[in-house]
Amino acid sequence: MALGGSSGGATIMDLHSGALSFNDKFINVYSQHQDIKILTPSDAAIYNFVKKKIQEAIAEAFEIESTSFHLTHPTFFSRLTNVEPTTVHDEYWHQHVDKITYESFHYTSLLYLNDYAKDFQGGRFVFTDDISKPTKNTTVEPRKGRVLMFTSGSENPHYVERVTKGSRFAITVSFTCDSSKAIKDPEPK
Ligand SMILES: O=C(O)CCC(=O)C(=O)O
Ligand SMILES: [Fe+2]
Repeated sequence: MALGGSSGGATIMDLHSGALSFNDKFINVYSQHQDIKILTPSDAAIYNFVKKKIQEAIAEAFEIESTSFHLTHPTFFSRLTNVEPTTVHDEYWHQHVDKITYESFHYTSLLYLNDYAKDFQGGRFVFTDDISKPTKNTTVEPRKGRVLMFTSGSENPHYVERVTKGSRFAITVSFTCDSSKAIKDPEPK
C-alpha cells in the first residue's frame, strides 16, 4: 500500500490481480513494480495458511464440505481512513450486499488486522436487517486477529461505519461455490 494509496479514504490492494488504489484510480502493482517483491514466498505461505484456516472455519460454521467452495477474487487488503472521498470507490460506508458488489462471492470473510478504539475510531462493521429500512443492527468491533464470516447474499446487508480517526486495516478473503469462479492460491510476486 506504500506504493500507492487512494487520494480518498479507502485504499485496496487485490492480491489476485495486483490492483492497487493510486490517487483516484488503480495501478497494477505486480506489473509496475516488478523490481520489488510485493508478495514474498513467506507472505504467500502465510496468506494461504490463513485462507485454509478460514475455509475450515466456514465449513464448520455453515456445515458444508470445505471442498465445496473455493477462493475467489477480489481478495484484498483494505485501509480505511477519515480522508474525504474523491471517488465512489472511497465511499465504503454505504449499506450493500456483497453478492451484488462482487458477483462471484458466496461466503465473505474479513480478517481484521488492527484494533477498533485503539488504532482507529469508528469503522465498526454493522449488519442491518433491512437494507432499505433498517430497524436493528448487529455490530462487530474489529480487533487484530478477529475473523468475521458470513454468507454474501441479501440475507446479510451491511456497512462499515465511517472511520473518524486513525487507519483501519483488514483483509477480505472471499469464497465461491462456483468452481468456474475459483482462483488459485496467491503465489509469490
Ligand atoms: O472491511 C470490512 O469490515 C467490510 C468491508 C465490506 O463490507 C466490503 O468490502 O464489502
Ligand atoms: Fe461488504
